[in-house]
Amino acid sequence: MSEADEKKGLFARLFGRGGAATPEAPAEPGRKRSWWERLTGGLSRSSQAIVQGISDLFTKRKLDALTLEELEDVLVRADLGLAAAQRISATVGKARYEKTIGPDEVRAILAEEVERVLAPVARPFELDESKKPFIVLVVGVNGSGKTTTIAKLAAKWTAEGRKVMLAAGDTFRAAAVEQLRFWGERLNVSVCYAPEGADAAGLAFDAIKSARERGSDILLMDTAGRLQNRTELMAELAKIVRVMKKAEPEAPHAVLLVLDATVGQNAVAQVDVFGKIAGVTGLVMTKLDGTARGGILVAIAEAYGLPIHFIGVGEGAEDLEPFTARDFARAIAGLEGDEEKTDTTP
Ligand SMILES: Nc1nc2c(ncn2[C@@H]2O[C@H](COP(=O)(O)OP(=O)(O)OP(=O)(O)O)[C@@H](O)[C@H]2O)c(=O)[nH]1
Repeated sequence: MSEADEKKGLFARLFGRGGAATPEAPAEPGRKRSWWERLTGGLSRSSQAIVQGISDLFTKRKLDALTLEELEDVLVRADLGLAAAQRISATVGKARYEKTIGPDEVRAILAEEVERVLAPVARPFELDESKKPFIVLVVGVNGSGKTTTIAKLAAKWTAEGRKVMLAAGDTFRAAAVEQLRFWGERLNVSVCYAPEGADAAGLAFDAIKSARERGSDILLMDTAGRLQNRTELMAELAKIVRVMKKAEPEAPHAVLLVLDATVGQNAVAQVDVFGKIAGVTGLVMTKLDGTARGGILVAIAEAYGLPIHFIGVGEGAEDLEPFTARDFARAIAGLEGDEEKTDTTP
């Protein structure tokens, strides 16, 4: 496939075949899928594994210590983390010990507990309009979905009438710069970039100046994510932040860590590293559709308490949405969504 074809394919996946910034992913002809449908569709691998596991354990079986232990295993396999898994199975035990309990009741307990853990971290991403530009540093390992997330956020905020600028801070890889420029062109958003190998901190400084001159509302800065050399990465991110502050003392106003849910427990380690290196203010979890281990959000919420702002459940631009604890908890437990969420507006 030529590079041009590859890009065309990427764009079609992200923004729908027509290439419009308002994507269509119809469930039935003439109807856009609601967020609830996309969320449950995206989380189906995770929820199926959990629902099936619970169903196998709690159908016509008396609740005893072994069943509770097996429930714990199902939840650990879905990456909810040991602490949450133990708590949930203890709650189920307390509720009905020595009596029969059906899978639906167990799923309801699970959803309640997951929502309880996630509610404090499900915080909307706040753009402070008094900061112009509002500077967002986007960090994460290569391949986690940083660039795509930047494109999705740029599309979202542009559609809301905000003026966005992108900065291609992964100056180590010409392909990364190219990819961001490509999005910029397609979304009609300016991209600040420098030749391969240029100093990323210098680029950050220029990008802030340029965004200010152009009257941009938001500056989204991509960064390199080579975890192979932690010391170098740490030094580079520290330098970017230091130099950014010369142009704008309060910069960056937000540091978003993009995590790939398919890496499971490894995502927890990434929060740890980037939290220390980059002063992460919030998380974006991508690729929840590509894994049966969506429970990782629970483990991360419990371990770090960092805000989770957005989740990605597909490659389309509409597949990145603000994170809400109740929807996620109900979707992962295979429960019905709240009525008002199942919007079916054509
Ligand atoms: N299925 C799925 N794929 C996603 C999602 N988010 C991003 N991707 C895909 O993941 C791949 C990697 O995304 P990139 O945005 O290039 O990742 P990156 O972190 O910028 O990686 P580098 O460009 O290597 O630095 C792309 O093919 C995206 O389309 C998601 O929520 N679901």
